[in-house]
Amino acid sequence: MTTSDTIYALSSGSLPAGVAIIRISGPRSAEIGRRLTDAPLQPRLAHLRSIRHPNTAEVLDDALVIWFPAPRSFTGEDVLELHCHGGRAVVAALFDALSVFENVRPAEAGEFTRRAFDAGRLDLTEVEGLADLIASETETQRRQALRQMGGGLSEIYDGWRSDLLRARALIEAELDFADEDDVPGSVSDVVWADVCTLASLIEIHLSQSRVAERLRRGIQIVLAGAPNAGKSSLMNALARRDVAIVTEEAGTTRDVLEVHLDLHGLPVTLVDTAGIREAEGLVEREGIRRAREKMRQADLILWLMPSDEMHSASPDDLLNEPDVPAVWVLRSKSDLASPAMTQDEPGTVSVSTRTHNGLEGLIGRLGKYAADHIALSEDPLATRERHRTHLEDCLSALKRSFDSDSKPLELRAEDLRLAAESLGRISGRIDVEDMLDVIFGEFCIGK
Ligand SMILES: Nc1nc2c(ncn2[C@@H]2O[C@H](COP(=O)(O)OP(=O)(O)OP(=O)(O)O)[C@@H](O)[C@H]2O)c(=O)[nH]1
Ligand SMILES: [K+]
Ligand SMILES: [Mg+2]
Repeated sequence: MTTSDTIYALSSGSLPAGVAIIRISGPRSAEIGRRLTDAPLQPRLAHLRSIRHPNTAEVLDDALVIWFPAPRSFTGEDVLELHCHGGRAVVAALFDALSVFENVRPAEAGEFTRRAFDAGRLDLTEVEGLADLIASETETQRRQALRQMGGGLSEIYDGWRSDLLRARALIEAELDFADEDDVPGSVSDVVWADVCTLASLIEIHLSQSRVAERLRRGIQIVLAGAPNAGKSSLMNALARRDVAIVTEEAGTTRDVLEVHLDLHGLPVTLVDTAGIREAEGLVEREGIRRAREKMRQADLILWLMPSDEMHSASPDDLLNEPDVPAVWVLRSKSDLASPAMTQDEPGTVSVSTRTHNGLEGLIGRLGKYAADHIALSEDPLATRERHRTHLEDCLSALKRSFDSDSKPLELRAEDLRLAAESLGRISGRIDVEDMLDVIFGEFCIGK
């Protein structure tokens, strides 16, 4: 496999569909365009053409054909797009026609985007923004991803990076011209003050990044409690469909089940888990282990306690762990509550999936929780752990550089260089070869 290969893939969704888009990128795209269609193609205009098999000349489909000569294409290479009818046999016939050409092969997942990156059409944060945009499920995720794809994040980091490179150049100029026993003069005082300001900007940026990461992956809300507490029933009620199996048998749920909800444009992942108890069976024990793991990773745990049980399991054992997520206690099966128990303890919420009592109120509270924990920022924010790691490296190099006046100026300038390098890694301007497979592996084939 080489990058001089021409690649092709179905870039639109699953078949059958009204229209299917086959994208072809690489040096043989022009020739393919000539041989599949018989008249010349104008750049970036849609042409309605019969597509013929290059060997038999049989007409395979009538399609819209668009020709994007390099470098003005998504990948920066010659790109041909065939918008054909979305039948499985149509696409299979066109793929068969393409396989006739030498050095033309199906694309791997993310390979078009990888080529766009290699050609400098997108930097890494823009690539990640594109992956997030394709994966986005809610309005707020779409907005955040689009901003990142448009280069909003790289712009900030590139600006900081050039500030640091300039600071370093000033320090080095001072080193070149100063006498050995010269005390660093006024130029470097200004430089260090600027570096200090930048460090606090980065600190603020980092402190906001958790919120943006949460928006990217969605708020994790885990339903937990004893077996038969009504977790799966609540999951189905909130998702408004039959996601989880519900039976009267304690220990029904073993696997972790997840559904994605859109609460007023905010992404929430709702997780149903196995009921927590001392279980005998191997399968159930594994289910409970997974349930506990999900609880630890949650942003919010909804702990269900059935209203018809006086002494039901409480989440107290969870609260002994350090770093516990927020826990809301829900009185489930409120339709079964005896009159003596109906007065709610303060802070608890009662719901019934039978009568739907309390459900709207719960949805409202969850929506408010999501809104409080996903602040929408107009400024681009770091959205991934990868960004945070490099920003933290940058910050510690900056702190090393100005923490000690006694350190030789050469070493302090070197710290500035390292800090700038960490920022360069975020947008991929500085060697990141080791991470590329991970980042591009996120894409589907055809992107
Ligand atoms: N009366 C009443 N019964 C309910 C309600 N919610 C659930 N149930 C019943 O309680 C039983 C257990 O419900 P599930 O949703 O399977 O409970 P679970 O917590 O997921 O149980 P496990 O997966 O076994 O841990 C079923 O028979 C449900 O029909 C409710 O609001 N009111
Ligand atoms: K059950
Ligand atoms: Mg269940």
